[in-house]
Amino acid sequence: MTTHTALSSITFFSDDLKGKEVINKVTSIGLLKDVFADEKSRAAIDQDKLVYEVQAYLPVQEGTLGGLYLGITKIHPGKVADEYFMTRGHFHELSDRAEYYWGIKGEGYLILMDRDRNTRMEKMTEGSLHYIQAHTAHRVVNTGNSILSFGACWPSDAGHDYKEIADHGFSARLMDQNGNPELVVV
Ligand SMILES: O=P(O)(O)OC[C@H]1O[C@](O)(CO)[C@@H](O)[C@@H]1O
Repeated sequence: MTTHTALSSITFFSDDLKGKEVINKVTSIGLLKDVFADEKSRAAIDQDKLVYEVQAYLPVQEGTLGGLYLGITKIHPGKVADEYFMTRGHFHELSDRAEYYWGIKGEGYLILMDRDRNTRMEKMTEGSLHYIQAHTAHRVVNTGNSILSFGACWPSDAGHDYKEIADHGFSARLMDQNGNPELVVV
């Protein structure tokens, strides 16, 4: 029997990527200016408050055709006024690139918007699998009281186009409406 040595020294625990090649990116509320509907409320929160953390394994240079990236994102529970904590959201720079997301722990929703600005959502729970089609903006919202963790796998040449969302936003936001998450058209 031949034993193969893994290419990397990354260990994939249930909701943790560990290893010296893992990149950690932390997004605090202070970095999310104009992302939430109520900017005044966002500005009033402690700007160091953690909204989400991403652990990523990027084994090839960004832009490489044919490579794959793996990430685990943890979104903390919380709200800005009536809007739940969420990721910034983006299209891919190479817009025809797809992506997988899967739910690991906690609960929330994946918000998806096509190029015609039709927005819909898919429930994320432990074990839910989500295929994000090409030309589709994606954002994850934590509607629970605990951390929402999810995995992601995307092509290394996909890139992130944050500008389209920064300029025009999603056409709907997930808001707490009397204790229930509802997509509100903006
Ligand atoms: O890049 P955003 O919109 O902040 O969302 C974070 C998540 O999206 C990814 O960029 C992958 O699409 C991951 O790094 C992470 O899972």
